[in-house]
Amino acid sequence: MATIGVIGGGGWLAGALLHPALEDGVIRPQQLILSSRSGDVTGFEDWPDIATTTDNEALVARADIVVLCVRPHDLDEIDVDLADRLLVSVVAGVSAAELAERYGATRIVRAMPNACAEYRLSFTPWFATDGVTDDEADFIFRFFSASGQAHGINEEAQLDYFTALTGSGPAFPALFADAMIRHAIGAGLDPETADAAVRQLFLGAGVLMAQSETPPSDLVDIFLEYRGTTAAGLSAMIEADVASPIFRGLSAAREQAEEGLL
Ligand SMILES: NC(=O)C1=CN([C@@H]2O[C@H](COP(=O)(O)OP(=O)(O)OC[C@H]3O[C@@H](n4cnc5c(N)ncnc54)[C@H](O)[C@@H]3O)[C@@H](O)[C@H]2O)C=CC1
Ligand SMILES: O=C(O)[C@@H]1CCC=N1
Repeated sequence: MATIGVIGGGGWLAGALLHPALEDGVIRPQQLILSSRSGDVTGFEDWPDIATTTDNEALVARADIVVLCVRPHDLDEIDVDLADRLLVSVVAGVSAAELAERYGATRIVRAMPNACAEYRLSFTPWFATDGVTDDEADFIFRFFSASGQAHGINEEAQLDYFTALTGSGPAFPALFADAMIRHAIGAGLDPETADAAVRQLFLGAGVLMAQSETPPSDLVDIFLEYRGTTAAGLSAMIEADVASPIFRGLSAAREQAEEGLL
């Protein structure tokens, strides 16, 4: 039974990824060791057998697989030798080559989950370097599948694009939703009702788009061809070139991922 050490195990994404994996038995609590700055890790009270530490070297000494789950600027603080370990990094904007240089690892998986992992709804592209074994890749697939849809990719450069597109999780749809809520309040709805209405709208739209065979572009066409009130709204948005700021935002996020955050 491999031991899995998670550096930054007390953070947001670590909890979102680990809870589903523990609930599904992909990882057993006895396999897991979490490091944090303080040694206090909350959110894992249901699994008292999980070990915690403040000492990343001690974590590495015990672990076969080391998951890096800290913010990019925290990497400088982490001084460990991962030459004989499988290194799994979810850190945005730090390449496998840089991770290899920093930590001596030769078997590296980079993955880009998102905050929807907490609800098992992440889209998680992952890339493995050549040395990663089939058994390790199988574990990685099962681990990320517990918190969403795991999607293997062959080109590492695509991870920077996915960091912008899906790593951002709810952030870009939230911007759209917030604009709708503010408009609804401006139109006279009370804030609570506006909030509830738009959240339900995004849930409904999300489920429909995920489950319907009709792609989003066809949905737009269907409503345009319907020639009703929605067509009037869509036409105004299209005329205002709503795609343009979305394209600019995605490009800016991708450039930041390519540039790195160190
Ligand atoms: N939050 C998100 O939606 C996503 C985050 N990511 C990536 O995941 C990584 C982690 O992000 P979050 O969980 O959001 O950050 P976070 O700030 O919630 O968690 C990071 C944790 O690492 C701990 N930490 C920092 N230095 C440490 C050290 N030397 N030893 C042990 N623990 C240490 C911090 O105290 C904190 O608890 C980042 O690199 C980010 O780019 C990737 C995709 C989505
Ligand atoms: O905004 C960020 O930097 C994190 C990493 C990728 C998505 N969210």
